Amino acid sequence: MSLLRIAVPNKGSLSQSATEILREAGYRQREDSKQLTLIDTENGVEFFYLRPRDIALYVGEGTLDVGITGRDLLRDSGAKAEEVTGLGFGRSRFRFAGPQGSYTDLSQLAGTRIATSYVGVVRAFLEERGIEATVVRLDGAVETSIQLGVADVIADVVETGSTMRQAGLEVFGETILESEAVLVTRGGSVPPGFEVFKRRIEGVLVARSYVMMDYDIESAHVTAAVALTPGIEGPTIAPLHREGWVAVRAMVPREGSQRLMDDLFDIGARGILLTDIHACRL
Ligand SMILES: Nc1ncnc2c1ncn2[C@@H]1O[C@H](COP(=O)(O)OP(=O)(O)OP(=O)(O)O)[C@@H](O)[C@H]1O
Ligand SMILES: O=P(O)(O)OC[C@H]1O[C@H](OP(=O)(O)OP(=O)(O)O)[C@H](O)[C@@H]1O
Ligand SMILES: [Mg+2]
Repeated sequence: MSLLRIAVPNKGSLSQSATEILREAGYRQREDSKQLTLIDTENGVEFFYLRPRDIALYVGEGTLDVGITGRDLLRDSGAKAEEVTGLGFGRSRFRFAGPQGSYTDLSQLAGTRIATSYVGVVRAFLEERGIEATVVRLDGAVETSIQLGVADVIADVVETGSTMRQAGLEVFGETILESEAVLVTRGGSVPPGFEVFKRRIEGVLVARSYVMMDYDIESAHVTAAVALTPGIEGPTIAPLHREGWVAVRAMVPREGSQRLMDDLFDIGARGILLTDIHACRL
């Protein structure tokens, strides 16, 4: 049987979370950060630990079947890879920034020198807006380039914003791109084994964002309660030994679940329990 070939970031911001999600999905992962490949025969997959910036290229060329990379890196590469799903980690925004108090509007970009590590994204954005500017390609630490006189403004990844603040810069204009880690494939034909891989990853995403809610309630209030906890397919309702009462079980979004418990209590639910979901297939 041929193995599904999967590209995983070997370092940088996405590396640890990518390894974690794969472990949670039941795959073996490398223990040593110097290891370049790993075969998980039992699960029919082979992992290639590569620079996140190169991953879309390998997948777009069809050399590898699946990859985990950043949406911004995928866009920047111009590779033929396609986003299958967002993975909910490695979130960032791609923004223009300049010295505090100096730029307020994208129209001021005309004629400037813009330093960035994401030349593809920036050029495409400028072209779309019909803005003429010089793009200066840098490998990293882009924030320092203005102080050193190589650029007037920068376009870079912002997560907390603390690097920009420390460099005395502030963002301006609209967000160029909202990014997060994404699963990519070549698109078109689906490689054998991909559906199982995707279901496992989606199972982890659901297990992370949903919790299981159990409670008891008088039958008279069940309709109101079920409206609050509709579940995925529909909640499980089982009779209680106590006459006129039922037990309800439904998956609910983790976010807002405490508030939901308060609301259920208010309409008469008792014995309300929240439990983590370890894994699932929907
Ligand atoms: N704080 C952050 N800094 C950089 N990239 C981030 C951050 N948060 C999320 N990301 C995402 O990580 C990806 C960048 O991966 P990359 O490996 O270049 O990260 P890096 O932290 O810059 O690595 P390196 O250590 O090589 O500089 C992009 O998709 C980017 O949006
Ligand atoms: O908004 P923040 O939370 O401060 O994070 C954003 C910063 O982190 C990244 O740099 P990184 O540490 O990867 O260094 P690099 O510029 O050398 O890639 C990115 O390029 C920004 O500089
Ligand atoms: Mg970096």
